[in-house]
Amino acid sequence: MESAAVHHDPQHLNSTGCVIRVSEGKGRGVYGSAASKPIPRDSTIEISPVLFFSKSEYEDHGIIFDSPLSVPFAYSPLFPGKHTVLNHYTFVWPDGRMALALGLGSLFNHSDPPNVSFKLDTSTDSIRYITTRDIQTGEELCIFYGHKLWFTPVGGVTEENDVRTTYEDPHDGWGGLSIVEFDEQSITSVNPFAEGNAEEPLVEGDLPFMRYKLPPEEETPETVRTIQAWVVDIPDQRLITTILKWLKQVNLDSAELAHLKRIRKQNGTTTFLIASQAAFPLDPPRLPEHLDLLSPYLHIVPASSALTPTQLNLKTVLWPTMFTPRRKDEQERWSRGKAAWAWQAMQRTVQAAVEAIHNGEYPIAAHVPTPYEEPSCKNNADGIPSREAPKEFVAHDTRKSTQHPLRHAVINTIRKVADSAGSTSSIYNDKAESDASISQGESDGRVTPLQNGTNYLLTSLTLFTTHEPCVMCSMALLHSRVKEVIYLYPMPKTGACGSITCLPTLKGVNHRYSIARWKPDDQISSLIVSIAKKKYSRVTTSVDDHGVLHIDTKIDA
Ligand SMILES: C[S@@+](CC[C@H](N)C(=O)[O-])C[C@H]1O[C@@H](n2cnc3c(N)ncnc32)[C@H](O)[C@@H]1O
Repeated sequence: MESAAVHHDPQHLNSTGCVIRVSEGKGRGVYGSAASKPIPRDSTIEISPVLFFSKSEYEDHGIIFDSPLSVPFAYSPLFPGKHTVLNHYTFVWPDGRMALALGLGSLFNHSDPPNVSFKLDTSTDSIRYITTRDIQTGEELCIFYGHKLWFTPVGGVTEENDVRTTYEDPHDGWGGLSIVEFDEQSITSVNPFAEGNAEEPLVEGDLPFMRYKLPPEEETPETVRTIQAWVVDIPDQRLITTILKWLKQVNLDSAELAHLKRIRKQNGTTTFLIASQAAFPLDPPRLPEHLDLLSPYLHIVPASSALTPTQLNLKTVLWPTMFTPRRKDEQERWSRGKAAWAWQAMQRTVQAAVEAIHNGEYPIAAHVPTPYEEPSCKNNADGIPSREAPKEFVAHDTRKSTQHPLRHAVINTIRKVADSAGSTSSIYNDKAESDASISQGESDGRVTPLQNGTNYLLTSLTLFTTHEPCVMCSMALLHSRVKEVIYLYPMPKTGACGSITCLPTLKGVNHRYSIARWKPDDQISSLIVSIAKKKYSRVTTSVDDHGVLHIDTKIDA
């Protein structure tokens, strides 16, 4: 007969068969079910929605919020609860709020090394738990809380498994980040560009990065970059004013096509430029029915204005283009708001590199955020966002776990973009895990237009990465038509964005992208304790009067 004092394990219904068990010294924990099959690596075993606490709520009732010990991106419980034990359970969300994981999320115990990684998903306000290796039946599932524990872990940490020891080899060949220690004390999530007028233009020296000065662009037909846009042929010239008015009304008069003229007259046909395909990926915007126009169709147009008379001639063949001559070395203007966006994106990239450490991978990550939109372009007259925000993508290096030498962070990120682009098409919907080449719509002759407006994956997008991309990654970025690459650490021996070579400036390549290096003294760099300088002493860098970074690629043997 069962006695009333017998204690049963707490119950929970989890679709992947995980159960809660109580173990001595640790309390409750999450375990793979002893009754069901082993769980393979890379399985999502739990998605926990989170409950948020604002800064003030937490200050009043939780911990001392701005304790130097609080850790963004990971478990926060480095400070004993001021009023409650909540702090042993909460995560610090990237925007600074504290998040309590519901479901099984709060019950994963700590292990070093862990067999489960977790990802904070800001788009769904949830935390996703994924196995990092095969899990045997009945095995405990643990995450990694960080290096500063507030309790003595059962089992302890063996010297061999101690991440701190593992990453202290300065000759790892990964540019310093793999000897990175996640230094909780120096972490701050204050975005230095968050305050002030978002539209204020910043001078070069105030930007959080230094731009690589590319030599003047050769003007060849190949350097005319193009995008696709919806156009419609107009049967009657008198309709032009009506259509122009309608474009303004429905907010299609966007800055994105501002470098192009609205109307093209060719061979007796008047054609009207309506919208970019980036804004309307699959179908054109619906035209006013009473005008009885023909169906719009996609047309290739220049991606930017003409900077020289030669470019003007080349571009106007495609579509009448604006002529905006500028000094050869003039760089794109950045606003405070855009710098804040970049700061956040680089912070997210570093976060992914730290996640990589926790997953036992090289701490290298890349991130393609949703492009920045100036506040004035964001909403239409009714305050409604002008278009659906594109997705953002982040991935870290997975060479170790996959034992695949090509799984670099940049390649993994581009692959995610490709998979996403592929899955937006009904043709490929049932192939979520499709190969990147299929996602580009090139595998069997069926061309699937991508959401960013062309059949290229990164047109008009910025890629942030912790490490300067290698030749392979730089080439992949070039093929994807990325707009710019911003990296944190130069890679003097392998980097192809200014170190051993600068791929987008090579003769014969048909696309250029801008390159910038994050300033080493910026707060984000100080998120990471690095001995990078020692390694890079043979690369000479200088900053000119315009704040532009020059990298001397002649490295001593
Ligand atoms: C997020 S909770 C995990 C669930 C917890 N075991 C429970 O029963 O509520 C964190 C707490 O679990 C305990 N814990 C987690 N990992 C542990 C480990 N490896 N050894 C001992 N205690 C552990 C510590 O008391 C810690 O404060």
